[in-house]
Amino acid sequence: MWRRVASLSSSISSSFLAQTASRLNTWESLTTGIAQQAKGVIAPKEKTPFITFVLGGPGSGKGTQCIKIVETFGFAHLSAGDLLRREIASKSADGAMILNTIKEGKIVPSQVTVKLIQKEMELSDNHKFLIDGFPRTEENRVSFEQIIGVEPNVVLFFDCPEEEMVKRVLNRNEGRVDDNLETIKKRLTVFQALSLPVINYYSEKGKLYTIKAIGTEDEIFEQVRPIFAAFETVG
Ligand SMILES: Nc1ncnc2c1ncn2[C@@H]1O[C@H](COP(=O)(O)OP(=O)(O)OP(=O)(O)O)[C@@H](O)[C@H]1O
Ligand SMILES: O=c1ccn([C@@H]2O[C@H](COP(=O)(O)O)[C@@H](O)[C@H]2O)c(=O)[nH]1
Ligand SMILES: [Mg+2]
Repeated sequence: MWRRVASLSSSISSSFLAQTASRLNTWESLTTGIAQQAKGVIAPKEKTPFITFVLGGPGSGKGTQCIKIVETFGFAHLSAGDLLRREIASKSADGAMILNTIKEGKIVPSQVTVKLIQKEMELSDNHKFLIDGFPRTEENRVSFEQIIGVEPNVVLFFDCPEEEMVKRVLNRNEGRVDDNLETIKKRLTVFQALSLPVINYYSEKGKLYTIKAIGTEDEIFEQVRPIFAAFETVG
């Protein structure tokens, strides 16, 4: 598990802890913080996280390509939409609100989604994360940075024509409450208005990799593969 409860030796000096803490820049925010490490409650993870945000409109093929990335490069796949659907299925306190939001094609409050992502990251043994379908708004993005305390290494954008996205979603046949024409239209509007600014933000930061998301699944993956292969070579 990413966040293991362990008993750090009480004999560790405070200066050692301070040095260690300053080196563990990113992981600490994901745990409950340096303060708890210093109290000897939480053992830090060994590896720096490698975070990829996977963005694109509804039906652009994010989930499909994430499966291939997992198989080829060994990432942990965290789909924000799947985590929210799991909350609905588990009848949690937020379940009804999440269901209504998804039916309307709107965006669930950032705190709810970030909390679910944070929990999954903490439970994972992996340090390489594909965060699929998040952040969807600038507010999502800022909230992730504030709560998790890290920025993505890579942002993938699956750029797909609207008519192709609509066709794929209507053919998906997985029983999703939002796979109908009325909701898709709303999701496309939300994507243009709220998600494109996030994509532009990462483009300006030089972190964005745009994939032309038309063609076969394998053809699209051949655009994705070199991006991660390059990072593997680096280290
Ligand atoms: N290259 C492709 N060509 C044709 N169909 C595809 C392609 N890639 C994925 N699909 C199909 O399109 C549908 C949507 O794909 P997927 O679920 O991966 O999209 P998504 O971006 O995750 O969508 P959402 O945001 O709604 O979750 C699925 O039925 C999938 O099998
Ligand atoms: O960060 C997120 C991710 C998703 N949602 C809501 O869920 C649906 C479906 O998401 P998919 O990624 O397409 O599975 C989306 O339309 C939103 O309503 C969200 O609010 N925040
Ligand atoms: Mg998906």
